[in-house]
Amino acid sequence: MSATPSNPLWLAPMADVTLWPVRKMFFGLGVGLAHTEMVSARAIIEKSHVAYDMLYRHPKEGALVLQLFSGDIDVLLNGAKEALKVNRFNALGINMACPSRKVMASGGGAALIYRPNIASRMVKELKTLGLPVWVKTRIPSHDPSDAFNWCELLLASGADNVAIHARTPSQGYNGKSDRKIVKEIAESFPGMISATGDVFSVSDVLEYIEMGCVGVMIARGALKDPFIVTEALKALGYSVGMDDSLGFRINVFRSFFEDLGDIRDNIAMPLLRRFLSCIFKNVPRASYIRSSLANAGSIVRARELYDAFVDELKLTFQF
Ligand SMILES: Cc1cc2nc3c(=O)[nH]c(=O)nc-3n(C[C@H](O)[C@H](O)[C@H](O)COP(=O)(O)O)c2cc1C
Repeated sequence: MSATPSNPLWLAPMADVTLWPVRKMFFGLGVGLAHTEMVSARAIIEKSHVAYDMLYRHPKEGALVLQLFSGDIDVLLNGAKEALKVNRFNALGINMACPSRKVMASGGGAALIYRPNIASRMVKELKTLGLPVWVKTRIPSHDPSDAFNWCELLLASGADNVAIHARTPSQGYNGKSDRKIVKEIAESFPGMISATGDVFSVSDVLEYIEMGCVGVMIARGALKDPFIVTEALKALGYSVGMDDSLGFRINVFRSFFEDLGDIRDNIAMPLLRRFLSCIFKNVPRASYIRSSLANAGSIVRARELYDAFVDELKLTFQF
C-alpha cells in the first residue's frame, strides 16, 4: 500500500480531533491525505478500547497515515504490528513533535529530537514492516544547521517524509513557525519534506508549496474554517467542483452530523463543539444557534435542532 496522496493539501494529526468522522468530512472537501490523531503504541499493546477505537478507518477515507507515539523502540514496533492487524494504513507516522510534558516525559514526541540514536532506530525498525514511514517533528533550534542535521539523520534512517513544524519544543505555540528554516530544508531534500505550522489561509498553503514542500498540513486553520481546503485546492489548480454557498456548507455539516451519530456522545459532542464556530457563519442568530447545538446534550438532539434551524434558513434564504 503506498502513501501516495491525491494532492498536496493534507489534514494534520490532531489529538481528540482527527477521528474518522472529521477525516471523512475533510476527504469530502478534497484533502489529499489525512492523519489519525496520535495513538499511544503502549495503549495498543495493552489492548485499550480507546486506542483500538482510534484505529478505525472508514471505507470512504483516502490515504491515511497512522501516527504513533512512544519513547521506546520495541513498544513502538510492537504497537505498530498490532495496529496493522486491526486495519490497513498507507503509512506509519512517528510523532517526534508533541511538546506536552506527559508525552516528552515518556521519552516520546518531541523528546526524540534530543534522543537522535533512538529516533533513528525507531525509523529503521518501523521500516521493516514494509510501509512508508513518516516522521512529524519540531526543530531542535532556530539554527538552520541543527534542523538540517536532524532531518538528514531521519531521512538517512529511511524516513519517506519528514513534516516540519518549525518551532522548538519549548516554544509551544509562541512566536511564528520559522518558514526560512522550512524553505532551506525543503530545498536541501527535494521531494521529502512537508510543512505544518501557522496554516490559516490560502496564501499560507501556497507559500509552503512554492518553497518546495511536497505537502502542507492544515491543523488549527481547519478548525476555524474547514472550507479553506476547497479554496486552497482551487488556488493550487485542482478542480474541486464545490462552492462556498450556504447550501453547500449546510450539507457538509449534515453529513458530519450523520457520522457523529455513529460514535459515542461523550466523544461526538466535544468534536461537534470544535467545529461550531464555522457553522452558520454570517447567518442571523448564528451565535444563538451555535450555543443551542453546543448544549444539546446528545448528537441526536443536536441533529434535530440543526435540521430545524436549516428549515428556517431555507425559508429565509431560498436555497
Ligand atoms: C488540538 C490539536 C491537537 C494536536 N494533536 C497532534 C497530534 O496528535 N500529533 C501531532 O503530531 N501534532 C498534533 N498537533 C499539532 C498539529 O498537527 C500542527 O502541527 C500544529 O498545530 C501546527 O500547525 P498550525 O499552526 O497550522 O495549527 C495538534 C494540534 C492541535 C491544535
